[in-house]
Amino acid sequence: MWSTTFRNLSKTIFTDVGFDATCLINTRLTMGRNRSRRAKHGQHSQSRQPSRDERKPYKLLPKSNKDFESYYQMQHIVPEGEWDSFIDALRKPLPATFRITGFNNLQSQELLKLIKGEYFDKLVNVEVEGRVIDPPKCLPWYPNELAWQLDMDRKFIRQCETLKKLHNFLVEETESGNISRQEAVSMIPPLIMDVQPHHKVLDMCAAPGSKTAQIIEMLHACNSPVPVAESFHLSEGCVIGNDSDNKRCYLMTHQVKRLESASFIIINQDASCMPNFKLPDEDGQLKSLKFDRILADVPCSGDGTLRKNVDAWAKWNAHTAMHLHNLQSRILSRGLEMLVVGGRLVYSTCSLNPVENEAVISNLLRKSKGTVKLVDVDAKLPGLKGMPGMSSWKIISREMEEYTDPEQLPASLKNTIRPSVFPPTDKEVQMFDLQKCLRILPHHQDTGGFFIALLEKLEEVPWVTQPKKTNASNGEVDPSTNTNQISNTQEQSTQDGMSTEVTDSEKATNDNVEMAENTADLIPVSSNKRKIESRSNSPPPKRQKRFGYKEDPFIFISEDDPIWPPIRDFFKLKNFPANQLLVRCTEGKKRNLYFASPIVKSLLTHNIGRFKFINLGLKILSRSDSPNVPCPFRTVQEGVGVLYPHVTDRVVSLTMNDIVTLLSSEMPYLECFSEGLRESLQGFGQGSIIFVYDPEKDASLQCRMVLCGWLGRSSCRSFIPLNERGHYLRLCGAELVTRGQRKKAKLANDSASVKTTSDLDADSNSTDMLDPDNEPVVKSEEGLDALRMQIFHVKKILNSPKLGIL
Ligand SMILES: C[S@@+](CC[C@H](N)C(=O)[O-])C[C@H]1O[C@@H](n2cnc3c(N)ncnc32)[C@H](O)[C@@H]1O
Repeated sequence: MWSTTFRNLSKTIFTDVGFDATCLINTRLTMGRNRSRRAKHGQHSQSRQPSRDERKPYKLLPKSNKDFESYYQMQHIVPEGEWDSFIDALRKPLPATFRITGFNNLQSQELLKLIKGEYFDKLVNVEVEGRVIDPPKCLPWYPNELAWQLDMDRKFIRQCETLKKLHNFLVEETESGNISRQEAVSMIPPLIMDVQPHHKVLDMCAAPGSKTAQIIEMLHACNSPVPVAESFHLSEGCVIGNDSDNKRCYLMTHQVKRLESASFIIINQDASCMPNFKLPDEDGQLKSLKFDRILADVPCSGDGTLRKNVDAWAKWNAHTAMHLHNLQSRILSRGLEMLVVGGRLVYSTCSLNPVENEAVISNLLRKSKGTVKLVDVDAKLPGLKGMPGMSSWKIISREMEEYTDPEQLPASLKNTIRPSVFPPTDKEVQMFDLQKCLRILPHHQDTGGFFIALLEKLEEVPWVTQPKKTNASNGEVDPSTNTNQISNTQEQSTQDGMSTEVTDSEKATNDNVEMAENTADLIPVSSNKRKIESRSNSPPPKRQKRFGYKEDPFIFISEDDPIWPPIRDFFKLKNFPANQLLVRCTEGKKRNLYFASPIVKSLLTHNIGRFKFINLGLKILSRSDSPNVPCPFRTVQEGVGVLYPHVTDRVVSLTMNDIVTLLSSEMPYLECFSEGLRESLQGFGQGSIIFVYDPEKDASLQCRMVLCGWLGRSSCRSFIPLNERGHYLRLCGAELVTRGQRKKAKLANDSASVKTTSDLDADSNSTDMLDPDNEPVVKSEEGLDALRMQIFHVKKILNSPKLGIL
């Protein structure tokens, strides 16, 4: 089920090369719905589907809205003389942007070298239909040349061989998680957060997780050759990604899986009333956790994304922002409560509207009474063009009427247009420094529109430390400290003297059944039963209807669990913290073992009843029962970075040619490998094995690679997902070609197949990479000897009914 969801998501992500694609997707979805409606009403049509050429042209959606234009002209969001460029840019398709993931690690540098040398350099002065294609542009404000912008119109991709090759390459590398298709502006918030490896970071509205992924990369950022640096799985830093939408939480699970982090947790809460995480202090007293960094990338009207969400033009109105302002303020308010003094919070939206941007910030600055200040965003990213935040704006209703004072509002609008949306007074303008926020307009550097504010907490915020002020004369709440305006809260003192605010919904959350269900996951089954039995005399707790999937439990194993000694002895593991291993089942054979960093374990253990945990832990071992192997588990690629530093046995070095041999088919015979590798393998019995490419021994590549495999009686195999194999092979100068691609290229099943590489390129189709039926073969300019053996081997597999093909 998840793979279907993910595939659908990735299809959406990867097909939106520009406006045309997005438009077509929307129209196609509608057509799909109409088809299923017809089917429901029995209107089955026997007529065949029209062919591609017979289809009527898609109706283009309008890219204008009178109210939108009047509203933003009244707001003066665009400097004098730039309106036409602004609106023209908004109507143009958004160029594709991507970043190489992994942040500063050597593998990213290798991939960058490959992209530039193999693809970008070949796109200089390329002409299609008389137009010179814009060469890829490096985003100047993104560190280490790791983010790029491309004008890849579909039409051009079809007609230009180099672009087609680049497109396929990008799709494949995105599938393997080594590059991330992400809007340029969406890359900004994590960059200005300055995340350090020891930081505890909260992403309040995280799904689908592109920014969360960036934050995790930063937490683990180093120049280490392995994706997760060797000591980081024990570090105190962690990232918590939260979203109130249960389904979107699962999208995030897939988005960040590739990052191989044991320091990441996904939770499913309403961010505006999220409970505090509890952690024990040195004396074992439970204290509320305060975060070093928080990202509040809040839900917004999204009119900065009109370039890719074309249908939003028609739906735009001034009212939406008014509604969202309150939720955004509540989320920001809660974020500031959860931030440590000295910590930083980034507030961002993809909205152009000051009501969702500066008005939210100004409202919180007013409320925080000097305990929070804005930090200049512009100075953080040299090369990024933008405008300072606005200090004044207009309050305009859906009917396009302007109000300058809350008192002027008719009764019908008083509930929608809150006093907090109005601009600051002259005195407040001086204090707030709203110009330190950053607005990015589409025409500045051919992006979407975006807003970012960076806040620093100087002291605890007053609504946490002080009782609510009321106006004694009339019993009204002072607007400057009116928490009700922001969230419907009750003040309540706690033992630790930290956050004293408990929102209505937090109370509801804490009181409801989640406690019973989640706690059940952590406690041994027997004591769990006792608890449930002892409750049976009292009336059943009121159950709140819960949506979403019921998660499997998270159960940590103990070091004396019988599952552990065979694993420890097989790999001769040294100093491995086995008490950080967890399983996700209570009964039957344990299929997978996951690893959680100490802080993640502690967060789970002390908060299991307070939060809905969706995912945590990195899979590091998977069951692989074999009568000839004393250890019933094998390593898995996504977690090998954590295990590898502790393994003192069953690790062998291999050369680049060996990698090509290992990854290009399912079970290469031992004689296909180099003599050195064959010798190293000789001492080992069958079972899981770790292959290491060490650039100090073979200098062909700069980065180390740690690969999971299995040693059989006369062959070896890798345990690496197909798309990742493609990535490693490309780094080695080889390329994975699937059976689907071979079929399309009409190649015979003989050795000639791997030599006609240009034919293969021409017909390569990215979706084949997802087809589990695809049998990979390899094409390579280098290592001809290895290649010949490979061809021999591929033939051999094909002829052998026993071995089968992936
Ligand atoms: C702008 S999107 C976040 C995009 C995300 N940061 C990223 O870069 O991929 C806003 C998210 O907020 C979530 N959301 C809406 N209301 C929320 C709430 N009250 N608490 C937490 N998340 C909420 C939505 O489900 C949506 O996923």
